[in-house]
Amino acid sequence: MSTSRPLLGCIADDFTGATDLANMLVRGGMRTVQTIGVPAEMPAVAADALVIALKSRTVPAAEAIAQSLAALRWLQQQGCTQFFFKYCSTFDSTDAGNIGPVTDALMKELGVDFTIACPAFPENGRTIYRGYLFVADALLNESGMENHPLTPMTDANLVRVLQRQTESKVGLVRYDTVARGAAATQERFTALRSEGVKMAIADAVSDKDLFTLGEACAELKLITGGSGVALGLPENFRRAGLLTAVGEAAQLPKVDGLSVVLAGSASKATNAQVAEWKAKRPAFRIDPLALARGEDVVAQALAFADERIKNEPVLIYATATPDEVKAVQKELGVAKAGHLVEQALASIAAGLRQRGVRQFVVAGGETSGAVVQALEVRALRIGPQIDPGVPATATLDDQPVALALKSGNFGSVDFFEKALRYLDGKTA
Ligand SMILES: Nc1ncnc2c1ncn2[C@@H]1O[C@H](COP(=O)(O)OP(=O)(O)O)[C@@H](O)[C@H]1O
Ligand SMILES: O=C(O)[C@@H](O)C(=O)COP(=O)(O)O
Repeated sequence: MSTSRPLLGCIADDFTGATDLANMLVRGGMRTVQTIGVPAEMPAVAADALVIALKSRTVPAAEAIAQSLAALRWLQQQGCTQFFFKYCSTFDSTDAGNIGPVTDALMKELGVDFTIACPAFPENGRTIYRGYLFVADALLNESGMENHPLTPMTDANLVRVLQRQTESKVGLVRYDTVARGAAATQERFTALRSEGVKMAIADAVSDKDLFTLGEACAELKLITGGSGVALGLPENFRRAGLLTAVGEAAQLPKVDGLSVVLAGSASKATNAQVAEWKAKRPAFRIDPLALARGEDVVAQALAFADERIKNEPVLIYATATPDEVKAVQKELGVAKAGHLVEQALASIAAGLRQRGVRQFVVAGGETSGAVVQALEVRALRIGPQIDPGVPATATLDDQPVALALKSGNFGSVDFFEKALRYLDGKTA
């Protein structure tokens, strides 16, 4: 039986996370469309999976819940039968949320009493063992994520982290259980349920574990996690005879125009990528303190771009070291600093579009949210993968814009150059 209705409905708490998940589902053979926020109408493209990108990771919990429930209801109206709440593979959140509160709200709305929480993404170095999240060889709280500007992660024990965000009982599906396969994992789900556990952190150290978890979750109405746990989901639909069309990365339209890189992430990876670019190409630094003083930094950045962009792409960045970010935050406050930088990059993106830029590489999840909103993007077609977790995309409209939305911590050191090649239609 083939279906023209979407099967899997996904809610992502940020924009780079949404493209990461969409990329994973496309690789698994699901035709996937990503929308920016809850769309007014269903995009006119066949899709097995829909991914709604929200910017709800760092907003107050009540707002994140309201946005997520609106997304869930829209996905239900489209006919989706299983739902996925996507958050960061480094579990980015604060003690106030939003992973716990949003999961609670989605469970209540769906009338379910159990789900898993699994941010593991081994291909990008995120593994979970006995509830502890590792980033490559370091525990989460020693990985650089303890310095994140908005969601510093200072505890690697995810059972503890999630328990601080919810009154629901949090449990653990340990690695030795997952290693015994899908049936053993489902038995553990049942046992945890009988103990009153509503959310279980699930260990996973390899893609094999993620395929096992995916299979074990076939009957769960709600799954929560990073993009990794979505690895095993397409096979469930295929096994049930619901996925007959062959999904593949979309052939993106040829998007001609000027190109730019915008970086608002202060992660270790983005710092290295900015340094690599600056050694060869023009770059303009945004100083948050100058923004706070009311200087017209947006006009300065656009003037810098105007002089160069017809000859070569430029980078405009706020990326800074942890000490520099802390100094700015001390002066301005965390939220104000983040907001000023995001709004500046968003205004610069809008100005650059007016100047003929059609290829945008953006680094940072919150930053991508602000930029994509300023560009009034409504939906994205998912193209080939540039680096694990980051596909090339193009807007689904008559005059497409090509976008690569890069999670702060993803991508090789030469990611910016590589992404520009992909957005230009090359894949090497
Ligand atoms: N130099 C800086 N000082 C203070 N805040 C900054 C600076 N550079 C970036 N930021 C803010 O840090 C946050 C980074 O978040 P995000 O864009 O999601 O990146 P990541 O993907 O690394 O999490 C944004 O709100 C951004 O505006
Ligand atoms: O799961 C991940 O790591 C990413 O998909 C993600 O959510 C990225 O968030 P940012 O690091 O804030 O870009």
